[in-house]
Amino acid sequence: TSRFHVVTKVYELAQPFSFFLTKVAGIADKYNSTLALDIKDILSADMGNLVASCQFNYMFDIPWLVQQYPKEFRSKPLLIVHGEQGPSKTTLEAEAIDYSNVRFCQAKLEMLFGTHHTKMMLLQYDTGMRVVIHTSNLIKQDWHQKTQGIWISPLFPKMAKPSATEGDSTTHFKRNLLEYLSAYKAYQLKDWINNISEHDMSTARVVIIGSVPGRHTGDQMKSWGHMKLKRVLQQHGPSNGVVKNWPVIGQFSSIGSMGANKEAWLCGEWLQSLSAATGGTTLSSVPLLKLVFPTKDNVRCSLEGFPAGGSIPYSINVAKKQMFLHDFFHQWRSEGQGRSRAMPHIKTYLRPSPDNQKTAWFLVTSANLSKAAWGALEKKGTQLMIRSYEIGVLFLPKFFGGKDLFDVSSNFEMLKSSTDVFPLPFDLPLTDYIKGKDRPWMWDIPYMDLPDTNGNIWCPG
Ligand SMILES: CNc1ccc(C(=O)O)c(C(=O)O)c1
Repeated sequence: TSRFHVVTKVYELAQPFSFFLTKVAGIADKYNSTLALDIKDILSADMGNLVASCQFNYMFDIPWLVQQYPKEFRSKPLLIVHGEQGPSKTTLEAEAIDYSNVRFCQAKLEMLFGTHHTKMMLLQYDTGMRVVIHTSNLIKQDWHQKTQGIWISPLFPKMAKPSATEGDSTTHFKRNLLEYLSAYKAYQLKDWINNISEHDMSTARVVIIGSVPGRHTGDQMKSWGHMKLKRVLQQHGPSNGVVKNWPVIGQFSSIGSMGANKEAWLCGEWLQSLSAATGGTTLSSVPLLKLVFPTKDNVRCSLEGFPAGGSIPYSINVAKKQMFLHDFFHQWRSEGQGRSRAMPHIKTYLRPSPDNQKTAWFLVTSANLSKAAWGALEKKGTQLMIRSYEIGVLFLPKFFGGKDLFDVSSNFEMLKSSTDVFPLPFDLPLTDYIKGKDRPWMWDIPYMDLPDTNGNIWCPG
């Protein structure tokens, strides 16, 4: 087999999950080894001989992005899928004026406050294609000193006969990807939709959890956002008897308005979906919810210093309306992965065992803790209103060897030597906020009492 088959084999042998963190500049090399990738590794010729690619994202630096491809691939057709409108769309398109191979697709954002948050790469090679679902913007700083997540698909071979229904996996990966792309109703995606239908994606073992803007009713209500996750957990998740006393952990880098109290959405519909299980859930027990969100000092002492907080857009105006939320918060700590000072831009959700040795499932996604991303039920629960485009992949033990649970660890020594321990991006048990001292990071207030890693203070606005 040619070299990239070998390389792919190595990646897949490194771990069956194909879940990686991004490389971080300034930490010991051992933490940037087999389980970490840079964008240049993803786009490398070792992964395949690129013919064309499609980049879905929120923020783009087009000249920087083109430079991340090997030079022999920099003039291959590149489709950029974004959510910019008006002047900012013109500015983005102007950035590509020198690149005749770059085309644009503007995702419709008809819901107020919606964003095109999805971060995905479609990579077409001469021998097949890969799908990459991740959490980094396509700008240098997102790949420099942050904690970000990446899922890379196996190489999906081309089928003899194109088919939208054949060549799917037990997790309906191909069908869900086609549904997601079709929801854009964008003619610029037609060729990629056809391309995908020509590939055999039966080796995909993750479940796609996507969000698309709209007011979704009927069957569509359970195709997106937290209602999709709920349905998948009810069908393929852990049994309620096993997990009913297990916490749900949410970890994210931005937060929307949660309403007046925890029952309004967070511990009502959202937690009900994330705590779904097979065999129904005992409504009485509302599961424990634990949230991971950096403190002001986590940001101040990070590798980037206060500027890391520029990518953690929690506003004081939102925070002051939901002080109840902060009781759920825990610090960002990732000693095992050497990333305690690499601020999180990754977003992950999981259902860990009380002894922190197992998880019933793991989701890495673009979705922050917001109703815009996950959806909010309306009209007595008959419709799900979603504002933004999001996409993530759910790892379920059932599809990784028919197990009931994943062993988990964030300890890179443990992860390096085992093949089927799920690599957690942060440490368990979680670390509490220090009472009376720690505050959640907020990006739009000044911090002038203590200097950051670079000796600077923070004076936004
Ligand atoms: C309003 N725009 C954004 C808010 C939050 C984030 C995040 O991921 O935390 C992003 C992004 O980086 O895509 C954009």
